[in-house]
Amino acid sequence: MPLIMDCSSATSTTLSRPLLLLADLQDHDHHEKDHNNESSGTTTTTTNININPLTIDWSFLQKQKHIPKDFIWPKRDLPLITNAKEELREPLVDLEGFFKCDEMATRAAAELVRQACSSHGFFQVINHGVDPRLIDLAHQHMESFFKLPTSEKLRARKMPGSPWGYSAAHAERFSSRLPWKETLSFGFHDQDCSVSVVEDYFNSTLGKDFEQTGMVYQMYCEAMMRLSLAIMELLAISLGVDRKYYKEFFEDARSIMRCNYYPPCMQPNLALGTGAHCDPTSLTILHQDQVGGLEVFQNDSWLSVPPLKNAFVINIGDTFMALSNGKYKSCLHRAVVNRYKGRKSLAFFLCPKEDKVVRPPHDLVLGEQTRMYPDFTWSDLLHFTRSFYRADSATLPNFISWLLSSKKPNG
Ligand SMILES: C=C1C[C@]23C[C@H]1CC[C@H]2[C@]1(C)CCC[C@@](C)(C(=O)O)[C@H]1[C@@H]3C(=O)O
Ligand SMILES: O=C(O)CCC(=O)C(=O)O
Ligand SMILES: [Fe+2]
Repeated sequence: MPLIMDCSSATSTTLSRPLLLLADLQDHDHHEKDHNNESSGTTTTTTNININPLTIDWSFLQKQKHIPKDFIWPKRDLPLITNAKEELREPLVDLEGFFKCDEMATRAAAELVRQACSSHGFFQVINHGVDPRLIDLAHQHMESFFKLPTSEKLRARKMPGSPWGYSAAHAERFSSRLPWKETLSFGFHDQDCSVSVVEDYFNSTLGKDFEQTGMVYQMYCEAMMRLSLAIMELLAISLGVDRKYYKEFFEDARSIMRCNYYPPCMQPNLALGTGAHCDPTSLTILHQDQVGGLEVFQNDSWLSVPPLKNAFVINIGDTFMALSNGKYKSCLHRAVVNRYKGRKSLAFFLCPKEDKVVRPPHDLVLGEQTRMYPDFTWSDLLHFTRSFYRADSATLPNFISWLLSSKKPNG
């Protein structure tokens, strides 16, 4: 796809806006006190700053020697203080042969996918067909957005009940174990040519100055959708089922796009950027910058997934685990933060159309292979994850118990 757009003007306009020092408006009367922190289980000095989602000023927070207690996670959740972290041995899958309909190369790629998804559900893809200039633009626009003064970012703030918008540390939803991150989320689905949902979202929430940003993310989501459907085909091949089964299932997908910014953190061993979780969604396509911080829990230890410049990190979510009748795993992962560098990631979460029934293909439930999960819809699972504190490795089994117990005898 040719990228002829020059976004330099949009970037410079947004970056050159005057910085409103919200730090001055905040309650910064921070009394440092020795606080026997029950959550981390250690005696930790914390800062007693009131966390108000409407006034969180990251340029101030990231300079604090002691982070506010709301950001401190229980000791059992925290990263170990160690420099050398073992790496996850996830395969690098080259999609070139698959796109060129080379049957041998496709089989080889599918075998790598099968091995990865049967054990931890993570792999990376290269030669994925997404223009690297589009990926760079998506990162640049995210950087410009998160650099804006808080008051400007709040123009897109998450409204109660809406999943879309800007969120500072999810402080509008949670009051403890706050993630050390800012996010901008919006929905994506393919529409007839006249409607561009992402462009419309940016225009209606942030206005003219963000027209280019909307265009970049519209194109980025379309590219993610194409890549998702290609990976769905590869997943079907790898599972030995009808090649088109998952691709057709997700053709009318309603997906979630999320930009994550993890600011530097002076106490990275007490905080987490994204706490340990399994994605409840179907497939996640992540592009991380070169800083690093993504970790996957396998064989009782946290293993890092170091960034690879032109690769996307792919992982299976709970909904695909159900669609594969439990053959492919949705695995616990998290994002850690660091003292020196802010980190960016772009996450595209592929989700089925809300009311579509999640059910594995016949071939995966033949003979001895019993159904692992009953039928459900993505809207049920989404409702379940939103009603509870956070997603984790028990989300899918807990959801199924909830689903079965809440089903009326005749319903
Ligand atoms: C459906 C979703 C909920 C979350 C965003 C997508 C997929 C992953 C979920 C999440 C990232 C899991 C960790 C906790 C969470 C609250 C977060 O830190 O952002 C989750 C997302 C969310 O509920 O907004
Ligand atoms: O930013 C990352 O590396 C991971 C984020 C993540 O897992 C998520 O948003 O679901
Ligand atoms: Fe995730």
